[in-house]
Amino acid sequence: MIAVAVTGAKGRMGSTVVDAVTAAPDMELVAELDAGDAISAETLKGARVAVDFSVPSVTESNVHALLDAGVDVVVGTTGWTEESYARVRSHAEESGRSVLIAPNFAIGAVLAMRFAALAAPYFESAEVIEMHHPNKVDAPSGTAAATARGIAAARGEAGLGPMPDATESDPEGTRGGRIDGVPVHAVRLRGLTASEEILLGNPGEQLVIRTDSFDRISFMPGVLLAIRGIAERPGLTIGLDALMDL
Ligand SMILES: NC(=O)C1=CN([C@@H]2O[C@H](COP(=O)(O)OP(=O)(O)OC[C@H]3O[C@@H](n4cnc5c(N)ncnc54)[C@H](OP(=O)(O)O)[C@@H]3O)[C@@H](O)[C@H]2O)C=CC1
Ligand SMILES: O=C(O)C1=N[C@H](C(=O)O)C[C@H](O)C1
Repeated sequence: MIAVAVTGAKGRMGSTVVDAVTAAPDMELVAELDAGDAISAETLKGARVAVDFSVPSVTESNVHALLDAGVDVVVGTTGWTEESYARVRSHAEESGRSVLIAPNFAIGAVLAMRFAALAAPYFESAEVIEMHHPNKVDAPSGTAAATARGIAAARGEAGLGPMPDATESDPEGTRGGRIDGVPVHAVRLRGLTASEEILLGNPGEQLVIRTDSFDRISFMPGVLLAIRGIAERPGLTIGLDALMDL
């Protein structure tokens, strides 16, 4: 049995993870922590793996506290930067523990990111539209940021130049944000859970890659896969694709 703790356990994702871990035959839920709860070996009650779905402003400090408490960590919370990855990578390597941080645990979203990177070298234009529930506190989504970075890296490796765009004036910022040169647009709409469209264009043709999470259960197979596989990946792993042999 894998003893599992959840931080952010009262949240939309954390409570869904609590249910999924409780239902998993090879896991035991041993601790549910949320805002205001101390993270320590005592409060983690013998957990081997902790799953963090808290908020972007606290997730890095939670991960350091969890490593100090002696557990491996699976992180779904967004808001990570290259600098925060580097600090966690050092801490994980020093402590001999494992951390997996994934912007999206839904299988469709992981595949959509990969498909976008595969397609990117073959198209002049690429833009990312992420669409989420209006309670989401960060924009753009971690998934959209990762998608845009993957597209930009693939375009760079293929030697593609800037995308065509004759816009001379956009005082309201309606062309969206730019991540590594890739336009990213964030929609917040009541009724949505999490969706993303990647638009790729060439003269006379368009490819649309779309992924929808209609329910937070869509993230659970990926979270359980990460809990089961994390011990075999010491140090920092970014993205669930590493565990899917993609
Ligand atoms: N990787 C993935 O597949 C997915 C990632 N996410 C990401 O997960 C994160 C959480 O999303 P969601 O569940 O919707 O958010 P919620 O706001 O519903 O949940 C966050 C929870 O964390 C709690 N919290 C606040 N501070 C701490 C702390 N210091 N330690 C522990 N818990 C704390 C909050 O408490 P309080 O409300 O009292 O502040 C709340 O209960 C977001 O970053 C989101 O983008 C979401 C879906 C899928
Ligand atoms: O806040 C959410 O809901 C989600 N957050 C993640 C993100 O920012 O990419 C994953 C998914 O899109 C749902």
